[in-house]
Amino acid sequence: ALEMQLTPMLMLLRSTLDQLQEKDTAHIFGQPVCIKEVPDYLEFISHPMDFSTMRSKLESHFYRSVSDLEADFNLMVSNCLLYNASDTVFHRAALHLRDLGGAVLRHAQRQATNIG
Ligand SMILES: CCOC(=O)c1ccc2c(c1)NC(=O)[C@@H](C)N2
Repeated sequence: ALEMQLTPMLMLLRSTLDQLQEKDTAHIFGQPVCIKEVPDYLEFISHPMDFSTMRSKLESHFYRSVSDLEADFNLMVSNCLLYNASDTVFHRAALHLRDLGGAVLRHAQRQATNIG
């Protein structure tokens, strides 16, 4: 039945999101960028993204594939690379997360093909 087919994908997406967030050891991607702390952020970034928002979207069934999750992960990394100068800790952390996340996502994509 459909619900049986959807459940494995939800489980895979949760596991993948957990693995991606584990790579954020500085915990700078866990919550939306605070506009009170960074008042000009939305002048540069039109679509903010963070792991807590991704988790809400996942549980609301916005993601139907690993690619859907990957798109928001890439958006989150790209926002950080765009807003933060290249000589900042934030920019360097985004480059590192992009590299570590790529391996996680490639493995998840292979597992997704085994689901059906
Ligand atoms: C309490 C002050 O926090 C921040 O200024 C801050 C906190 C977290 C941030 C961030 C800024 N900028 C970013 O681009 C994303 C990746 N993370």
